[in-house]
Amino acid sequence: MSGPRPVVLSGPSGVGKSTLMKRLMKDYEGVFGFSVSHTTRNPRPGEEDGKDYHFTTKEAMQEGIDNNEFIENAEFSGNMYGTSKAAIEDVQAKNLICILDVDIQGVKRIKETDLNPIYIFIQPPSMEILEKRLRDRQTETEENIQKRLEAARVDMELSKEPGVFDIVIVNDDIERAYEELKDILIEEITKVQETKS
Ligand SMILES: Nc1ncnc2c1ncn2[C@@H]1O[C@H](COP(=O)(O)OP(=O)(O)OP(=O)(O)O)[C@@H](O)[C@H]1O
Ligand SMILES: Nc1nc2c(ncn2[C@@H]2O[C@H](COP(=O)(O)O)[C@@H](O)[C@H]2O)c(=O)[nH]1
Repeated sequence: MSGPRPVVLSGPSGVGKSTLMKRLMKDYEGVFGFSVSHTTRNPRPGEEDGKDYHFTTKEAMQEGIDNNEFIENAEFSGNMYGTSKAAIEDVQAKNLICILDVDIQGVKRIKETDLNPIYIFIQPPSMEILEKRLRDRQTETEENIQKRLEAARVDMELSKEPGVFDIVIVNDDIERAYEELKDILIEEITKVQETKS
């Protein structure tokens, strides 16, 4: 796969990945493109099909997986998620930096491909703060919050394995975390900006 190096953002649910990513895409319009994943979970209020996710059924998603249309897929908190080859190709065809927001299972699967992204793990300051962010977001049932916190504990352990992530950013203060993210990506950002000027 060609073009600028993609970016994989991973980290526990509720840590702030979407918040950081949306800001990056707003501040650097025409530089980044989001890899729109497929999921079988229901849309949250305000989420748009084809923009936030391709919302689909288990049957349709399984068919796509069986037809080798996905570079990775995983089950998370009782739902299926996956990155289609088309989602990445759509972004790369425009010569944009492709951003993928995937869980740790997705990270492991992507490592088996030739995508060669920059792997970034977003870490919460503490499990207590993560739980508060998840609850305050008011998008999850209690059962889902518990499942997501359990997955977060596993993520936190796996993220400590050497060589899995290129960089770990602690999202305590959003401004500081965002500056750190920008610093890591500035070289790729500049390359894309230069090709457009
Ligand atoms: N640094 C921060 N300080 C306080 N609140 C934050 C911070 N970063 C994000 N948040 C808030 O935490 C909540 C979760 O953030 P967000 O939805 O971006 O997480 P996420 O990692 O994308 O979650 P998911 O993986 O479930 O989609 C949101 O309500 C967001 O406004
Ligand atoms: N392996 C993959 N994980 C994905 C993908 N898209 C999102 N995710 C991860 O799922 C959880 C939950 O997301 P939510 O939107 O329901 O809160 C989160 O950790 C995402 O990073 C994907 O295509 N593949």
